[in-house]
Amino acid sequence: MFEKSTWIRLPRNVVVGHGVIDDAVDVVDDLHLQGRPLFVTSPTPREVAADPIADDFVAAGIEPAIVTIEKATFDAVERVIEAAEAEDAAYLVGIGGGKAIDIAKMASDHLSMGFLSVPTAASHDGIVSNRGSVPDGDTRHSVAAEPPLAVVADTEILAEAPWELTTAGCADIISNYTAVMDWRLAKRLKDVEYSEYAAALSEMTAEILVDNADLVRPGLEESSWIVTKALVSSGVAMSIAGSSRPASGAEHLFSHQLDRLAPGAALHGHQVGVGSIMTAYLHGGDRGFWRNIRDALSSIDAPTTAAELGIDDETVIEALTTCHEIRDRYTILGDGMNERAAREVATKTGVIG
Ligand SMILES: NC(=O)C1=CN([C@@H]2O[C@H](COP(=O)(O)OP(=O)(O)OC[C@H]3O[C@@H](n4cnc5c(N)ncnc54)[C@H](O)[C@@H]3O)[C@@H](O)[C@H]2O)C=CC1
Ligand SMILES: O=C(CO)COP(=O)(O)O
Ligand SMILES: [Zn+2]
Repeated sequence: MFEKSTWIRLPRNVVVGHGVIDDAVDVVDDLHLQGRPLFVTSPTPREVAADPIADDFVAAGIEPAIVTIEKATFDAVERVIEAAEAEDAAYLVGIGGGKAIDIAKMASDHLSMGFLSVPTAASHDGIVSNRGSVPDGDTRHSVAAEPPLAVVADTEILAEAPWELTTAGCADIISNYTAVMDWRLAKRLKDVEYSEYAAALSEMTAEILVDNADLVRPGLEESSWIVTKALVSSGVAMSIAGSSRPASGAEHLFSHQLDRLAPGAALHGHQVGVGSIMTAYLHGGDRGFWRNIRDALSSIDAPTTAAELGIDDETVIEALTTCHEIRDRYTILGDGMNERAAREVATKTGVIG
């Protein structure tokens, strides 16, 4: 008897475009959300978006509470939960980069409340995903969480954000190629749960972005449009899979380890992009594929070397040789690389000098 079942949880409204921040109150109305929202944001996104949206809510007779977080930690999730209870919030709105949105997402899951995702940077594909990503000591958790009820992505705000945030989002998408290779490998070797639909959607998203790389240019609002659609599509792939597998393989393990070894040195998307060059090499040897990843990254101005990340060569080697321990996720790294092999892949791909 066939007894499999699955829930694919997706946002109801995805509102993308010029000036759509002004529609936030209408989106809440459309979702029939009642009561007071708690905005979860961080310092710059607060100025850029949270305060202006709060003014619109006040004008509509709704008084939002606001909490500002600095880091994506379980403590921050706890602070938001406490603030939501203290302020008698009925739903949450995550406004900012990946960290603010992840915290709102996980807190709303804990509180069994809806949340809205308002990205102020096209820097990561967690905008619509049903996962939160949190470092915790030596490990990194991919936490099952609420997907947003709605996304409000204002391309005017996204286009005005520092350009490197957009190139980081592009690199997070380009890394889907190697994430899916790792997922297929894990399916073959470890029989992990696998969805061909999610894998195909994730790869196709990367393909479309790379095909449109010419249109991804600083100061061009259309770039934010293209990148945001790709980020949404990649998040949907994660929701279909019920895991971050379609968008997170060994290149993400490498990035998560860099976050521990060199905190704050580079953006998530940039780190996974450089990781992807090296894991593509591991998958394909000296054949051309890793060069395609590197060229796609450089065509949108994303870093392709340790120096461009602002990370020294030895830290790259340490991350490569230890990152398989970050979580129990089988990838091309298997049970880990030794130092000589790590040096070879990093040198051959030009990541270290
Ligand atoms: N849950 C998921 O599925 C996913 C989660 N992530 C997580 O997201 C995080 C990475 O996201 P990021 O956005 O790169 O990091 P982030 O949230 O730290 O943002 C990077 C910086 O950009 C600033 N910023 C945001 N909007 C701005 C604007 N309009 N103008 C000026 N500055 C602005 C932020 O204040 C922050 O200082 C990581 O923790 C990563 O693990 C990434 C991908 C998927
Ligand atoms: O960054 C992500 C996908 O781009 C999420 O991945 P993790 O599950 O590795 O945190
Ligand atoms: Zn990512």
